[in-house]
Amino acid sequence: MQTEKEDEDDASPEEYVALSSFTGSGSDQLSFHSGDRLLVHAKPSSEWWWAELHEVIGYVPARYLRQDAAEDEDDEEEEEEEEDPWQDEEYFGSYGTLRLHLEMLSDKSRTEAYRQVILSNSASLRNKVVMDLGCGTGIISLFCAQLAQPSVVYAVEASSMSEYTRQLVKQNGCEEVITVLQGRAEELELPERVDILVSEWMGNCLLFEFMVESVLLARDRWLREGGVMWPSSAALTLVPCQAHSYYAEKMAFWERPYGLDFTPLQPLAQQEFFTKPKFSHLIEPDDCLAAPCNVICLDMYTLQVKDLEEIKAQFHFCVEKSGVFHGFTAWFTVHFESLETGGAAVELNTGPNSEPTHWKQTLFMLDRPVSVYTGDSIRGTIVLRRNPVWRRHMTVTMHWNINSSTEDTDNCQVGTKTFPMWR
Ligand SMILES: NC(=[NH2+])NCCC[C@H]1O[C@@H](n2cnc3c(N)ncnc32)[C@H](O)[C@@H]1O
Repeated sequence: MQTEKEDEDDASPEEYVALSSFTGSGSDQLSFHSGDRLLVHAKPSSEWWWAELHEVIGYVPARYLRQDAAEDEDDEEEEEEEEDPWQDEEYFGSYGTLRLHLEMLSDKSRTEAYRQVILSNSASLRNKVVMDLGCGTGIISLFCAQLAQPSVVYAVEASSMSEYTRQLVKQNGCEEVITVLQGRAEELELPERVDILVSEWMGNCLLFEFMVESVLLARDRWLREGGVMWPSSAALTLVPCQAHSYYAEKMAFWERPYGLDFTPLQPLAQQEFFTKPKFSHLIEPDDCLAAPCNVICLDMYTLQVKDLEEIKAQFHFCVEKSGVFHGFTAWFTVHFESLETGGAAVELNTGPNSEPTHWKQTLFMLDRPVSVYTGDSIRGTIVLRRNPVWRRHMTVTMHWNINSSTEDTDNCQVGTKTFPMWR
C-alpha cells in the first residue's frame, strides 16, 4: 500500500476536501471517500498530488479535491448555493414532463426491442419477480403484464411521472401485477429480491447521465443470486469518419459567405462547434473510413461502480478507403440474454446499419481534418473519465496516430483531444 515519503519539500501542508470518492489503483495511490479532508504535502504535477489521510500518504488525483473553503458565517448560504452533484432536481424534473417520454416511446427501434425481449421470454417470465428500474411511463412493465405472466413487476420511477404511471397501470387493468414505487431505485425498500432487473438506462455515448450507476447499485442490493440483468451486456463502438456536410455547415461556411472572407471567425467556429461532441448525429455508412470497432464492452453482472470513474481502451483502424478524417463517431449496442439457456439473445444496435434510434450517434470532430488513404492505420486510445464533481457528466479523450501506408512518406501524424460531456 502507500509508503512513507520523506517530506523533503514539505512546506506546511494545505487542507483539501474530497469532492467524490476515489479508489486508488496503483500501489502508491491513496484511496479516499467523498468529504474526506486530506493534507496535501506536495503538488509534483497538475494531475497528481502527494497527500495524506489518517497518517497514510500517497498520490491523489488533483481534480477530485477542492481547497477547503475557510469556515465563515455565510457558510450556510454557500451550502444552499452548492448544487447537487447529481443535479437530481433538474434531471428528474425533465423526466416529470412528457417531452422525453414521448421521444422514447416514439423511438420504435428502442421500444420494440424491449417488447421483443418480453415477448420472446414470455414463457420463462411466468411467476417471476421483475424490477423495471426507471420505468418512466411504465411501458416495459406494461409489456410484461400484457405479454407474460410474471408474479409481480416493481415499476420504480423517481420522477413525478410515477403518479401518472399508476394511472396507466390501472387504465390498462394491470394493478394485479404491477406495483409502481416512486423513489430512487438505490434508496427504495423492495419487499423482496428480484429474478430479473430490466432497465433502459443507456445515455448518449452509452454512459452519459450515468444512470448505469443506479442500475449497478440496485443489482447489488436487489437482484437475487442467479438473477438476470436486462440488458446483460453493452458495447461502445467507434469508427474514424468523414463529416463533410457538418464541416461545410460549421467551418467551410466562413470562407466565402456572400463573396466576403469571414475566415477570421473560423477559430471561433472551431471553439463553439467542435469542442463538445455532437449528439444526435446521423452518420452515413459511407462516412465510415474503416471497419467500426467495439472499443468498450461492459458485462452488467461484473461491472462495478468504481470501474465507471475511468474507462480506457485501445483502437487500431485500417483505413479502407481514402477520404477526409474529420473525426470519430461512437454508438452503442446492448444485448438481452435469453432466460432459456441457449435461447437467442435480443440486440438493440444504435449504429448506422440499424434502424435509427432517438440516440442516433455521437460525433467527435477533430480541430483540423486530415486526408487519409487506403491502407493508412489510425491507432490510439479512447478514455472516458467521469466528472468527479458533476456525477452525470464525463469527458472523452482521444489520442490517435496516423501512419501512412505509402512507403515514401514516414509521416506519422499524432493528435489528442478531450471532449467535455458536458462539464
Ligand atoms: N435511457 C435514459 N438515459 N433515460 C431513460 C430512462 C430514464 C427514466 O428513469 C428514471 N430514473 C433515472 N434514474 C433513476 C433512479 N436512480 N431511480 C428511479 N428512476 C430513475 C428517470 O426519471 C426516467 O423516467
